[in-house]
Amino acid sequence: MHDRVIPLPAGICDGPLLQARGVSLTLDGKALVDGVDLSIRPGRCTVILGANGAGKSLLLRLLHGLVRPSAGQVLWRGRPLDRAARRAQAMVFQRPVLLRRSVIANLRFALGVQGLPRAERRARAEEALAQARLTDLAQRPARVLSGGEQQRLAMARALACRPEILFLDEPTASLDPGSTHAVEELIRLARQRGTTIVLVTHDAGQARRLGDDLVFLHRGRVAETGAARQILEAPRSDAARAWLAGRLHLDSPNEQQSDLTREI
Ligand SMILES: Nc1ncnc2c1ncn2[C@@H]1O[C@H](COP(=O)(O)OP(=O)(O)OP(=O)(O)O)[C@@H](O)[C@H]1O
Repeated sequence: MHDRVIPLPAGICDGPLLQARGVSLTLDGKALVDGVDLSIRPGRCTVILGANGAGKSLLLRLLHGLVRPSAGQVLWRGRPLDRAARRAQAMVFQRPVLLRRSVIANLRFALGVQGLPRAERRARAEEALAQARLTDLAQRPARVLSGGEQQRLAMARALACRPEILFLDEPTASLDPGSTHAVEELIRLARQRGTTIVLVTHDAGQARRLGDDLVFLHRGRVAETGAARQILEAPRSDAARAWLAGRLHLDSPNEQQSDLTREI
């Protein structure tokens, strides 16, 4: 994935597609995301990595415009996020949010919201079903699918809408290796089509397999950013080094301090 040169679709800019400038989110007086500056480059897969509670999911929601920053700005092609920008984006969550309808109806509904003609909706739905290997399950109610099938449907639905950017919040966190592989194949497919990917994970192996660029988040701040391979092989920051060595846990405030101190 790293070595292939992927042509960008017409209209994709050379500069950053998405930027966070001094983005903070403060709740109850606590800075959960704290002064984040980052650039998401078009056509690449940017992985956001960090310990539990580091602020990865909140940052993803801020980038997608689901949460408003307390300070700072999120820019889409250099301009504040607006409705048109949101329409060019899609997000897949760890627990898929599906309609209580059939598999195919979930796809058709999403494509209908996009205002596509009927023939285009049908063609895209069929293509997405085939890519997610769900063709045989097209008429089945989405709620009876297995966790892996549901996640493949959520990915298929997002891909069918052909977003310019796809936000993925731990899309394989509760899946077995086979289902994880299937979802990773769909992420690769999106990437090959030129879709920009922003992937939150706490799976270093997945970051290695899929990531071009990497943002390592520590206590709501960017501890390190750069080429994924370089950071995973030779992290420069204390936080990334400690986390990759399995010695950084943020779940407990007491542990947080002692573990990082021990590592440093
Ligand atoms: N709505 C909220 N109100 C208050 N605190 C919140 C809220 N949402 C998240 N937090 C806190 O913000 C911090 C960051 O949460 P976030 O879900 O972004 O972490 P994460 O890095 O995605 O963690 P994980 O890997 O466990 O999913 C956590 O301490 C969490 O408890």
